[in-house]
Amino acid sequence: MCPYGLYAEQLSGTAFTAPRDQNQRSWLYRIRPAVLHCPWKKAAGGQGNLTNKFDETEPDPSQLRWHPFDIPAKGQAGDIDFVQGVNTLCGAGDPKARHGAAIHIFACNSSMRNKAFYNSDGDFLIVPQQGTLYITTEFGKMVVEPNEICVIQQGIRFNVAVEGETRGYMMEVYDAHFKLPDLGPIGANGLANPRDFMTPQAWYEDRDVKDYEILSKYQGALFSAKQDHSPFDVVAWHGNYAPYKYNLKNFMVINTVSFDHCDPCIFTVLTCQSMRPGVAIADFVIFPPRWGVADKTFRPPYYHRNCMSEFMGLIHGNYEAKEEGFRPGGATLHSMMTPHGPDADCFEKCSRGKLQPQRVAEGTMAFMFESCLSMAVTPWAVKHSEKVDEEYYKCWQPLKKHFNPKCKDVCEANGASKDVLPPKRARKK
Ligand SMILES: O=C(O)Cc1cc(O)ccc1O
Ligand SMILES: [Fe+2]
Repeated sequence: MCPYGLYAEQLSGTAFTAPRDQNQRSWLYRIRPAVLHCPWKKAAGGQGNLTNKFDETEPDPSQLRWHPFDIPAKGQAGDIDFVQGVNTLCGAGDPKARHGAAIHIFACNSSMRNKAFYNSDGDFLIVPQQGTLYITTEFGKMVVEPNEICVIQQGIRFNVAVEGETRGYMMEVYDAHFKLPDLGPIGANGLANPRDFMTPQAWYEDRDVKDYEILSKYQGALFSAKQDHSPFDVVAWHGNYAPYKYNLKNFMVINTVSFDHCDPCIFTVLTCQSMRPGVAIADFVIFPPRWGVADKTFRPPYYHRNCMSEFMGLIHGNYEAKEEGFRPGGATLHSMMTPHGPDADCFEKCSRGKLQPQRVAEGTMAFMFESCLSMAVTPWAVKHSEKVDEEYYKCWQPLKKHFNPKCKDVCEANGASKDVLPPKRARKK
């Protein structure tokens, strides 16, 4: 027996035999071991729209945009807590093979009461958009507000309390854990710095409860087991497998100070890598307030087609490439090789005018989950037809043809300042 009569319990986050520099495990010193619960049963009342079935809708490569997702109002929907309020929007792969990812929207109005949840299938990266999350985990407590994010890894039991109507986004990865991207020539500092990630201190309660419910998402389905005490009875812990939170305001933005548009990977906060070098199951990328200084450059995102899937959400404000239509609490999905880029308004506005140093994205925070997986949307994602923005494609339709083979400086001819014209290239003799 351990000091104070505690049980010792290991939580493994990597295979016992994972190389030392990747090995993750923690030791929990607790009042009772986690095994002290009744048998698992399929959770009563179904699982809402939490799923890992990614073959239930017909494939559709269209650019997709969702209006802000509804938050259940207490009066109409009754009490909906965090677990009951999770709806899967899209995903790919299979937790049984430990390969894939899912993107969920959570929207709730009540705290989880005498209930804890854990994910047997993978890790959650949680991005609150409205309302603060008061999270109790086996490792201690975390308060996570909009503009902060947290990661709760596979197996860690947690409870979410909220103050009112609460909404956010959640990226689930089956393959591996999130980590900081390497910095290469950037050097030892920059992007998200390790010192800004906060891990909870042990917190425990010695509380007997008649029917405490433990919920586990296992192979995509929700299971419930009862026990007669709170699972938050870990008095002390040590190790390197623990949940953490991060405030996005601490992100040190790197960008060009000369010309051209850097790819958005320069804004990567965390990455979950696949087995292919440099290829992410999920990159969590943010578009923070920053200075835009690029000369002779169209500064907003370029028009592009990507071999990765791009899901975007908005925490607050707006997104420079689409000032209208993409709203906080809503989302977009630009699937593999589906063309996208700034809407017509953005193109016209940013192709003219003087390129002075300028604050970009002030008072806003958009983010992207970028994945090498080809995401399928769930029936829930398309069922809410009033949430799918059927008009989305129209934001590009006014894009005009500007080509004029007789006039090289079309912008100038149209009255734009010289500063926005592309640099004159040296002619080959
Ligand atoms: O599509 C988007 O809006 C995200 C994005 C931003 C950017 O600056 C470059 C590429 C990219 O995919
Ligand atoms: Fe993109």
